[in-house]
Amino acid sequence: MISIDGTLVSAGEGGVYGERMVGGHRVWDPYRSKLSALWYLDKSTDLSSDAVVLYLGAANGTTVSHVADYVESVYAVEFAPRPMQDLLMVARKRKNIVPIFADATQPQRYAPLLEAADIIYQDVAQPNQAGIAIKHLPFLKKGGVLILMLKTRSVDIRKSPEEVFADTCEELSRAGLRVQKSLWLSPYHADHAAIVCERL
Ligand SMILES: C[S@@+](CC[C@H](N)C(=O)[O-])C[C@H]1O[C@@H](n2cnc3c(N)ncnc32)[C@H](O)[C@@H]1O
Repeated sequence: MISIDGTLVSAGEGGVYGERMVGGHRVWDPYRSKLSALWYLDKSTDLSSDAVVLYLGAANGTTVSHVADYVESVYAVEFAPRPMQDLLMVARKRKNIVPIFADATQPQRYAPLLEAADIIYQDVAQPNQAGIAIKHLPFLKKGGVLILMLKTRSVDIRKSPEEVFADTCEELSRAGLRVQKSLWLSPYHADHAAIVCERL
């Protein structure tokens, strides 16, 4: 990842959501993007220029736009109409984004649009976050990486965040993933954890 004086940036054209520019690069704010927060907390986080990314929970394309500045292509799935409109605008300017208006709990509906991914990035505040990720494993290359941004409160508010986190890691491991690292995203995002896994 590219940083300028310790600030994470990406190299595309600016003006996507009013982001600041430094040295001609787009500032990637850790408070607005969990992937940026992950980089600030763990500098080994990287995106390679030849990577194909399947992105679940694209919203209005804030993080998608930065990811697209780094990688070869981003298949961006979003099911809410309003953010989808913004995502379409973002995708007009970045030809390596494929916007997909669909429900991530039903991957069979958009499977024909996808190619095998090097990275699956998931950021959906849903009860069954591990289950949604597992449904997409057939689209992840062997040795590919899943980055799951887990919102613990959406899974089960009766359980502690630590319990939800542990249960999720266990479910992912049972599905054939090796958890490489996991960390809480505080102080940038409360009650969110990043779980990074490799498909075996
Ligand atoms: C926290 S926001 C994502 C923010 C975005 N990743 C970013 O950093 O710019 C979660 C998004 O996931 C979408 N979402 C939730 N459940 C979904 C589902 N089943 N299928 C597709 N999108 C979903 C929501 O509509 C929302 O836009």
